[in-house]
Amino acid sequence: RMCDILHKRQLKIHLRLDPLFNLTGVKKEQERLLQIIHGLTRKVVREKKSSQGSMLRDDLDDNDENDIGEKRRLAFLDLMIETANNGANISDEEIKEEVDTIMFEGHDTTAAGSSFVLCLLGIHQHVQEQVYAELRQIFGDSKRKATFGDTLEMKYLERVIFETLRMFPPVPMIARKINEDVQLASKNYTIPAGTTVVIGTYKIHRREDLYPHPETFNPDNFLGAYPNRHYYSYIPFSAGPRSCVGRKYAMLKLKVLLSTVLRHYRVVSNLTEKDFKLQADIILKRTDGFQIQLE
Ligand code: HEM
Repeated sequence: RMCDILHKRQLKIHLRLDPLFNLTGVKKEQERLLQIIHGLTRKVVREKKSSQGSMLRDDLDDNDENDIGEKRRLAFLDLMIETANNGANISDEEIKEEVDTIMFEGHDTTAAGSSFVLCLLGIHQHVQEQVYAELRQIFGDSKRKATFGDTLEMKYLERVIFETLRMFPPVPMIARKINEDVQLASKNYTIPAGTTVVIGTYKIHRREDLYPHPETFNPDNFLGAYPNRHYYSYIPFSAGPRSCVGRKYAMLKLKVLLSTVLRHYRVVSNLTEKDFKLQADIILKRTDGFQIQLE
């Protein structure tokens, strides 16, 4: 609901202006929602702080693995609290802000991504059958939980996820404010400092010169090495030094989550592909009107 408010403020001019926004009921609702959100992150930090000591670096055994086979490391929040305790200049509020970021980035995006995969598999039954066949091959009749090793074998499911994030990227666009003049490598053009540049992920992912039949859901777009495609033609997690820190974790989480659902249930949909695309596109198509040349 907080996201709805943010989106409303982008679309409705009178809500953009703080003095007007502050007079509305939406602002009151925002305050109430933020209390819930920040209350939760404060609680996470508080609980972590009070349980610290039981999970510090020295206690971690190098050979200790968690249930998906990853080596246990000091978690991000533990690390920040430990750093603060060791005299670094990080305030509680700054730690909370980092936790806000991770919690928001980590859950909204994967929730959207996994929902889009399930919707598409509901529509494309033949694709779902192939996913199911792959999962049968990996798990047979076993009811055991997915391991990290299993996720490495989910090659077809991985392609389905990639293709879903291509057509329906949960983060459909990103933006950067340019701090200094940028001379484009490919063209005699300088973007002046102070400009906000919008990268239209959704738009790039639907370019016909990059993806033949871009409006068609086709997991085989990610078959093989696809060497002819531009390096930045697929950017659901952005790219470069400020790209998604949760990328690997997100793919792991999506595979574990989706394989668990799809091993046990067949997903059906009474939407046609056209209906679904219409609905999802309305949400994601905010980049329309922006054009960006791939450099
Ligand atoms: C399908 C799932 C996900 C997608 C599509 C996604 C996408 C993105 C994108 C496009 C960005 C760049 C945003 C920008 O530059 O404005 C980003 C940044 C980020 N993501 Fe993700 N993300 C996903 C999952 C996750 C998860 C699971 C976590 C954490 C557990 C996470 C944590 C972050 C953080 C902390 C940043 C900011 C990095 C920085 O500014 O240096 N994301 N993500």
